Amino acid sequence: MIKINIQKKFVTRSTKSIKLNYQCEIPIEQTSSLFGESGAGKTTLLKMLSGLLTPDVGNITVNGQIWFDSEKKINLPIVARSLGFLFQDSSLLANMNVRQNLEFAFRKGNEDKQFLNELITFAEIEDLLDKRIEGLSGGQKQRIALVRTLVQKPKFLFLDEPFSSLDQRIRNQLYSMILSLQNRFAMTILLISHEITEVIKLSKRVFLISEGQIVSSGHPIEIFNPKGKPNSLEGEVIRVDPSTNQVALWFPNALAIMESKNKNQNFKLGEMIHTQLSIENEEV
Ligand SMILES: Nc1ncnc2c1ncn2[C@@H]1O[C@H](COP(=O)(O)OP(=O)(O)OP(=O)(O)O)[C@@H](O)[C@H]1O
Repeated sequence: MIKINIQKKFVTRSTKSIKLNYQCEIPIEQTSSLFGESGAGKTTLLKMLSGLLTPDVGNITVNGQIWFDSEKKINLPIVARSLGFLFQDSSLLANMNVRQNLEFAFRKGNEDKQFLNELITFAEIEDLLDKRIEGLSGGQKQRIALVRTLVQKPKFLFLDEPFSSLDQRIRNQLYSMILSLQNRFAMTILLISHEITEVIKLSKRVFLISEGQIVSSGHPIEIFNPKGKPNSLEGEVIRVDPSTNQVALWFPNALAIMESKNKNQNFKLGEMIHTQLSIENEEV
């Protein structure tokens, strides 16, 4: 269990000071998501957990090990926290090919080539190994960046909107990869995402953040659809685009844009409709 009780204050010239205050317990060896509006404080929490940003006061304990404690003056360095990161734009080294990029991530004295080969097979990137970075698609780059992160065998994987610039087909491939990764290596994954379907597909628990605080947490279905049935969400139609067959649905805490499989279905604004959600597809 990751136990968090931390506070941070940002003082800026242009706005009044911003206070962030987080108390929560995040389960380990599963995927949890941080969800909330832009500026709610998701990235700041992830930064403080990773050691990139120091809280003003409080403590972070991970399975009984103190990562941060302002009173005891403990602040575990980033390298000692066994973390891997994946952001929206992976910064791969353009002057190297894919294999060189991956081997670059080896820690000195810990070059586990067998593990790397296992990851390469797992991510299905064998055909890309000799290719240069420039010619790769966004989805291929993200798969490589993910493998590069995993080479270091992190126990915790922090994903900050890693799929937001990718199209749905590539996203689905990466979702499957994350899910099997979670199963295979029992990692603790923390995902920041604005996409309700992504959060539901990938995480077992969601922490809803608003104005620098965790305002609720629970299973995604519980959070987004408190009265709903499992695998079913009820949302209000707030926009319909017949040209693309897309509908925008508003759930208790979030917005989702979905594609209707039924071209002849006439949605009415304000109508409440059910969506079925599963790993492979989402259907309206
Ligand atoms: N270094 C900083 N100095 C001053 N204010 C900051 C700093 N970092 C973050 N903030 C402020 O803290 C609040 C939370 O920011 P944060 O980046 O954590 O939000 P977020 O939920 O990740 O947003 P987004 O979804 O847009 O990335 C925002 O109001 C932001 O402007």
